Amino acid sequence: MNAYDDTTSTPAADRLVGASADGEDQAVEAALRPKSLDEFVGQERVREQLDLVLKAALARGATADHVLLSGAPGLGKTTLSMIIAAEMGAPIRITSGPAIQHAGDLAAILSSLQEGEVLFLDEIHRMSRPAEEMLYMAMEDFRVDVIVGKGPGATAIPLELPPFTLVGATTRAGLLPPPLRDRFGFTAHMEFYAPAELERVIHRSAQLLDVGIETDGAAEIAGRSRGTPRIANRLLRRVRDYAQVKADGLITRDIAATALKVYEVDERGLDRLDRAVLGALLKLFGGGPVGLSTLAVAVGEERETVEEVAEPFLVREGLLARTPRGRVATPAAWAHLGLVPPQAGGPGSGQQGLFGA
Ligand SMILES: Nc1ncnc2c1ncn2[C@@H]1O[C@H](COP(=O)(O)OP(=O)(O)OP(=O)(O)O)[C@@H](O)[C@H]1O
Repeated sequence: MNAYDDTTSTPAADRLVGASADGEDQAVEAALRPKSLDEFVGQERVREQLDLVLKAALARGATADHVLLSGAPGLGKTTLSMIIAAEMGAPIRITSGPAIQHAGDLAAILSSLQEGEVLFLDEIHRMSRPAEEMLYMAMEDFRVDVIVGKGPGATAIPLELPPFTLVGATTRAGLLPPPLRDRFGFTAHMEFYAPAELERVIHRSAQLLDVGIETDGAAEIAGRSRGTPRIANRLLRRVRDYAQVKADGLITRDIAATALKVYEVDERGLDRLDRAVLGALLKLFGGGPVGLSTLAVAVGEERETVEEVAEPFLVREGLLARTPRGRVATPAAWAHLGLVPPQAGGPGSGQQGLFGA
């Protein structure tokens, strides 16, 4: 039986392997953020291209082109926007799409920018339509039309803006309307990090946190960090706690592996919820296909939780496939949970298609 075997599930919130920032993350992330492109680990192509864009702008004495960063949460979009400002020697203003519900909110921010300032707009795909339309003109002409009055008497008063650099961040580049996407001079897609890159992130953070860590210890944490620096830093902090309480503070491979077993994060980075979904799919439904709703009921979670919280990583890891007939486990899923798939034509194989959506 597998050491993590358990089909009871965990609420989706408070996941140690969740990619969104929790309160503790926000408090320590500022201290762990790389401050320059040289310090920023991985994303070689993005770094190289961005370096050229920024150096060329500096050489021309111009404001850098607008930059769009896309990629999953926790991969370093906010960090990169701060680096852009630092490399340009410019101040930065940080806001987000959901915070800008009215065009007036955006006009107030834009009109108070200094020349060359970086405006970081997180979750840019969640901005309201009127604000988005105002942004088009601001990005292209450094001008906005402020509408005064209502109805037939309304007038547009043009307002000149100082040149600025917009850095937009989105987890869903496909949701951006093409006219907005086209106004960015440079677009970068951030990829998940390779384990070796995460090891470097972990060593760097351990040094900043003044924690002793062996190479094998960092590798053990990196392998469970789901390709995401934010998760790597969070697991490092939890392993540090364990090392301080149960040992002499040094993080070795054994300490890291034992600590993460306590926190129920397995060798591949799956937590209790992921394993509950996978376990139900294999043990109750013979590996599928099974409908999403049925699977969600089986693990006692909402449909959305299974679909949006657990499945993306399971799919990315090649453990689960979403097919038109339902969710199906891959051979790797059986192997990962230490189970043997039913023989073709044997018991269990006749279950195909029995379980509805
Ligand atoms: N390339 C990197 N090198 C070192 N540390 C990194 C790197 N990328 C991210 N981090 C660390 O990971 C944490 C999360 O990064 P950041 O907040 O920039 O992610 P994000 O993509 O903006 O996430 P979100 O989409 O949730 O806002 C930070 O503490 C940062 O220090």
